[in-house]
Amino acid sequence: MAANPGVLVVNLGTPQAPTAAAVRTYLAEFLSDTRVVEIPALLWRPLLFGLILPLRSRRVAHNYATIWMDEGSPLAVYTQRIADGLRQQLRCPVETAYRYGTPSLEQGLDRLSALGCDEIIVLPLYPQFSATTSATVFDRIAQIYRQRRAMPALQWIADYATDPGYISALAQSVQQHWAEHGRNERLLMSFHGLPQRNVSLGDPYQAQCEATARALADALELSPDEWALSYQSRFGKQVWLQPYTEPTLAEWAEGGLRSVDIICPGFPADCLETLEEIRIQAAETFCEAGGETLTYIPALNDNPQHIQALAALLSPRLGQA
Ligand SMILES: C=CC1=C(C)c2cc3[nH]c(cc4nc(cc5[nH]c(cc1n2)c(C)c5CCC(=O)O)C(CCC(=O)O)=C4C)c(C)c3C=C
Ligand SMILES: [Fe+2]
Ligand SMILES: [Fe+2]
Repeated sequence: MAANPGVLVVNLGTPQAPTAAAVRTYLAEFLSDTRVVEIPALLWRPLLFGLILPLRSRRVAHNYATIWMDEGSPLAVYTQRIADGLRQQLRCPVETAYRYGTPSLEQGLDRLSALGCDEIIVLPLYPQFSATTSATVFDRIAQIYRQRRAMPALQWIADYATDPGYISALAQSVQQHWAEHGRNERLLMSFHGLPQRNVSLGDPYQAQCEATARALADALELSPDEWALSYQSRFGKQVWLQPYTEPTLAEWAEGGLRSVDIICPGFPADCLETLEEIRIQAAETFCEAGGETLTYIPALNDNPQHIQALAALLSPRLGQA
């Protein structure tokens, strides 16, 4: 019978430094994952190692450099702060781990075991489930314990796309932002994209993004013309989920919209994809198309409502309901 629970807060992972070498190491591990890129390895690996990594690493390192914080990569800084906040709220050990890079899932699980945890609740910081993100965490954990003879009891938070605490934290954050900075003409909710093929083959991600967006619009009492959903961060040549974020913003600007608020509810922690791709690049796209103001509403990060919502999600599983 398990008596000493612990929490593993998991996120994607991020480079150790904003340099081409560190980005290459990170992308090589990330993009070699067959859950992420489903092209057969014999075709994909020569392309990845011969062309994509040499060309992409330098450019992406430059992008990371524009958002790098004194303490490191924003994704790691905010993930750590979320874990610190949870540790203060929950009466049990909380560790962070990344699917790619360090601390690895294996290191995180071992740290919890070393602290005496015989039950581990895994919380991937992906509110919407996708096989490309959440399932690959699950795969890796199963793979780690395949090589062990003893393992803790494990609990798994698969998704929390419409969790009332999470939706209410998002809604409060938007309302507070509007109260402090004023409200623009429309709200765009931008989620990380996914190849359309993945969804056609059964990935529930798109339906969960739509459910989150609708729940947030309802919580904010928005009418249909006051908000929209879009998908960002397309990678490669395939068709991804649509509408795409930047073309949507350009269309809106060309159609006469001057000011837009944008929030990325699928990213609990700010990172390259929000701070650089949206706050910097998408704002440029919007203004080049004739828009005046694109305001990025920050991720929930370590805001107290966010910590409280995640703690409420975890508490019943810790026997702390
Ligand atoms: C085929 C490629 C990719 C899929 C599928 C994909 C899905 C996916 N990713 C996230 C969350 C994040 N992605 C981030 C960065 C990032 N994503 C891809 C590719 C795919 N993502 C790449 C190549 C990169 C690195 C940057 C780049 O080279 O452009 C990040 C930020 C990491 C950071 O260090 O800040 C996050 C977070 C989700 C939620 C998702 C599917 C639902
Ligand atoms: Fe991604
Ligand atoms: Fe991107």
